[in-house]
Formats: sequence, structure tokens, C-alpha cells
Amino acid sequence: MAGDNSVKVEIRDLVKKFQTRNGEVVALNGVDLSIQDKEFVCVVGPSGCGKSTLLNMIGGLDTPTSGEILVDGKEVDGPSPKRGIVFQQYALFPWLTVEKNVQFGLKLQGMPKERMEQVTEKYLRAVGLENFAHSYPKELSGGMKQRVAIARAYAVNPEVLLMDEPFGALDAQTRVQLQTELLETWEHEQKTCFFITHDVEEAIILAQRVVIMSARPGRVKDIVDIDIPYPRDQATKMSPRFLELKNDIWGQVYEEYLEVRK
Ligand SMILES: Nc1ncnc2c1ncn2[C@@H]1O[C@H](COP(=O)(O)OP(=O)(O)OP(=O)(O)O)[C@@H](O)[C@H]1O
Repeated sequence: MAGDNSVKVEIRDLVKKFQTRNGEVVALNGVDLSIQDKEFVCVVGPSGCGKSTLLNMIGGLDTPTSGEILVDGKEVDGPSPKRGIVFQQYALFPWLTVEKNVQFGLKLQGMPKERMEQVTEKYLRAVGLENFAHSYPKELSGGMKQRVAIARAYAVNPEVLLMDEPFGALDAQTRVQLQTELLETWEHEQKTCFFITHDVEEAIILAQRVVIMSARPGRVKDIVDIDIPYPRDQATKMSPRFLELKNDIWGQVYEEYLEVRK
């Protein structure tokens, strides 16, 4: 289950500055991080510490001011189907059915129709939406829409899955359900996952390592190994080790939150 010790994503001395009307904003200032192949990493940190900025740059949606991001040893120079992204707000095409949403990236890849239908069926089944293939996004609940976004990301078979608070807008029960499903899929598909969340419990349930970022300008403050075996479930949250890790991570995030408020 753990990464196989080959580095998938290497981030070196990454700096990102934005020029705004009110002057320069240093979002990230010297981020170093190595993510192993097939590893599940969660990132936590106070609001505005640059988590989304970091994810967008790994995804190739934005460029660093200085420093490097290497995927498989090659510098990221734009988006790639090898890196799938799931955002907090479902980002589905409202005019397309669930099935057509999932097939969007497959069409761009020129996948033959029959194969595309098999892939769509497989992933809609994986997220429990096989009976909603012909529904439109507006007919689905928030949790169902996010399931479609996850199925769509998995369908193109990315090597790295970048998830920016994908469950942030969901109610607690749906969130727990989707966490469980995501872990199950990760166990089968073994992708490298980079997952941003504000929820420390969510980070501990999902990740092999939790990266804690400092207040803006963001840097890596600490990396905590989550030495709780998989499969993890809701009962895991009652274990003494879980509570110990939660206290540690929560305490560190809170310190940074207080920095923001200064
Ligand atoms: N396009 C942009 N132009 C100017 N400033 C930006 C831009 N994108 C992000 N920033 C600034 O960079 C900093 C980091 O933003 P980012 O969204 O990455 O933080 P975050 O940690 O993801 O926050 P949150 O947890 O609230 O989502 C913030 O101060 C933000 O205002």
C-alpha cells in the first residue's frame, strides 16, 4: 500500500508571487516536498497559505515564480491527462449528462466509443451512480455531483490525482461516505494522491503523510507520518493513536492560524 520509494513529484524551493493592485503577494516561499509514487498525501494549513496555488502549479494550471516542480523527473510545463484534478465545486458541464461528463476527457483522448462506454460504466459503478448515467448535473445532490467529478477524474486514468478540498462543500455523512469510497478506489487503482483539506480528521483518515503548511508565505512546516494501518474507518477515529496525531496536527495548524490573525 505504501509508496514504492520512487519519487513521483518533486518540488524544490518553489516560490510563487502574485502581482496585485495592492502590490506583491508572496503566496509560497521556498516549498520543498517529495511525493512518492502511489503515495496518499494530504495538505493542511491555514486559509491563504498557498495550498491551492501549490496544487494548481503541480497541475500545470499556473507557473512558479522560481523553483521547480518535477513529475517523473520532468519539469511541469502545462496541464496533462497524467494529472487529474478534482475541485471543491464540482466543475461539471451542466449541459452534458453524467455519462457525457465522465466521457469528456476520454473523447479528447480519441478513445473508441465502445471502450469509452466500458470505462464510463466501470467508474460510474465505482461511485455508485450507474443508474444516473443519463441524468443532468442539476438533477443530482452535491454528493452525487462530486462523485461524478471523481469518476471523471479517474476515467482518464491519471497517474497523479490532485484534489482541492473535494469534499469541503458536503454534509458530514456524505463526506464520510466519499472518504471511504475514495480510499477503496485508491487501494484498487494505486494512484498518487495529493489532497487538500481543512479537516484534520479527514487528512488523518486518508493520508499516509500529512503535510502541514505555515501561514503565508506558505512553506512546509512539518510532515507527519500517519502510522495507522489501512483499512481505516470511522472506528479508527476512536483509537488513541488517531487522537494523538489529531492533537499534534491540530495544534500545529492552530499555531499558524494564530500567525495569520496577528
Ligand atoms: N490569481 C491570484 N492573484 C493574486 N493573488 C492570488 C491569486 N491566487 C492566490 N492569490 C493569493 O495567494 C495566497 C494563497 O492563496 P491560495 O488560494 O493558494 O491559499 P489556500 O491555502 O488554498 O487558501 P484556502 O484554504 O482559503 O483555500 C492568498 O493570499 C491569495 O490571496
